[in-house]
Parts: sequence; C-alpha cells; structure tokens
Amino acid sequence: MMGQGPAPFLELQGVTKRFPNGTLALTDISLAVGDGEFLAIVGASGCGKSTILRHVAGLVAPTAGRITWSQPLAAGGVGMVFQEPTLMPWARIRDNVRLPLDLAKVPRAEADARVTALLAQVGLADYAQAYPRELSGGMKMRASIARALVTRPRLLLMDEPFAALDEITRQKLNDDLLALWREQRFTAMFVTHSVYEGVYLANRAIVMAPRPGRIHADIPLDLPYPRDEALRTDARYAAACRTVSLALADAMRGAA
Ligand SMILES: Nc1ncnc2c1ncn2[C@@H]1O[C@H](COP(=O)(O)OP(=O)(O)OP(=O)(O)O)[C@@H](O)[C@H]1O
Repeated sequence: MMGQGPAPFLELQGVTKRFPNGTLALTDISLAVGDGEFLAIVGASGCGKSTILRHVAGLVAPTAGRITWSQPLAAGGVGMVFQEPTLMPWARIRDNVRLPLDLAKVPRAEADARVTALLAQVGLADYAQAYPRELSGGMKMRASIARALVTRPRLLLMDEPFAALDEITRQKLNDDLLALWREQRFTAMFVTHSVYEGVYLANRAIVMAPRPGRIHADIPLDLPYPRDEALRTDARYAAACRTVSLALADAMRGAA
C-alpha cells in the first residue's frame, strides 16, 4: 500500500480486540497511516471506529497484533477531540485550552502565548475570559479543538466531533479544521457517520464493516485541496461520495 516510500507514520498490524465481556470489537485490522494524511473512518454504529482510535491513543491494548510508530512521539504528541467538548465548566476558556501545557509543565509565559495564538486561529480571541456555559455548542467545540492542538500534536484523533452541531456550524468547523490541518500538517484520523463530511475532509476513507469490526474498503480521495463550499456541488465530490456510500452499503450487506 505504502510502496517503497518512507515508513508509515503509524501502522496497525493485525490488531484484534476482544473485550473482557467477550465482545469481539475488532478483528485483524491492518492499516498504515502516512505522515500528514487525513483519514476518514466511516462505518455503522458498533463496527469499532472508536475502538480503533482508543487503541491508537494507547487507551486500550490490543488482544492480538500491534501498533508501531515511525518514531516515538513526544509528550502531547497525540491530541483527541470527542463529540462532547468535555471542557471544565469552572475554568475560563483560556485556562481550559492551557491545561495540556500546564500538565506538560510548559513555562507559563510560553503557554499563554500559545493559547492566545490558537484561540485567535479558531476564532475565539474574544472569548478567552469566558466560561464554557457562555459559549454556543460550536464555540465549545472550537475550544476543544484548540485544547487538542495546543501541544502541537503530530496526530489528531477526532471521534464524531461535529455530530451534535447544526449543519451550517458543522460546515464552518469542517473548513476551519482543514485550514488548521493544512497549516500545522498533523496527521488526522476522523471518525464520522457522515460520508459527505468524511469525503469533504479526508484524502482517504476507511470503510468499516461490523460484527466483528473490520476494514471493508480503503478508498483514496483524490479531490484537490484547498477544499471549500464550491466542492460540495462538484461532480467529483458527488462521485467520491457515491463510491464511499456504495462501499458502506456493501459492508452492511456482508454483515446482514
Ligand atoms: N469497554 C468495552 N467493553 C465491552 N464492549 C465494548 C467496549 N467498548 C466498546 N465495546 C463494544 O465494541 C464494539 C465496537 O464499539 P465502538 O464504540 O468502537 O464502535 P463505533 O463504530 O465507534 O460505534 P458508534 O458509531 O456507535 O460510536 C461494540 O459492539 C461495543 O459495544
């Protein structure tokens, strides 16, 4: 898959996960992720998308198989964003975003400078002093993305981050996320139920099949970047969405 090029940034080799209750969540997942790729992981509920991310984050260990990295990651090398923004309600936005730097004992002045710059990038410069309850859902998600990126991770793991947002806010966040990715060049693994969102963002779609969770298709998405609203009405975008949708339907048929 990766040819004779450089070693993949991250590789899952035959990863299988059986939880203690007997559930076989993943079976024989082999996936090489290149440095700077933007992967969309799509699949029906329960096919193991979150479990893949949790393995990559080191939150769970595989029952069999292994995960290898081209080089060891520094502290803060992996950022995570979930569907719930999980901000600390009692802390101001700037303190929420600075938390990973405080944990990494980054000097305060440097940490504050990084937080200020990142809040500006995600459009929250005017809300640094606000509390999470004063922010809309989309703004809370922006804060959550800023917190995940403040350590300058090489890898950003996102699990249905925009699912709870309205369509317009979601599209705006898609665009802003792409801008951050193009600027910071992190590798991204983005779990979504939406084929349209996955194709809009990613340069590669992993389609999963359920029971047990496995990779059904690995589809390159060759649409050019930068991507913007014009892409949504582009025939190539429609064609790519159709390819991924058909693979998804096929994955479900196999499972039925
Ligand atoms: N800690 C756990 N213990 C037991 N079973 C688990 C655990 N975590 C996940 N599972 C099971 O593993 C399977 C895969 O779950 P996972 O959450 O990875 O799927 P998913 O594709 O992310 O689903 P969704 O789209 O609904 O979030 C499911 O059957 C789930 O019930």
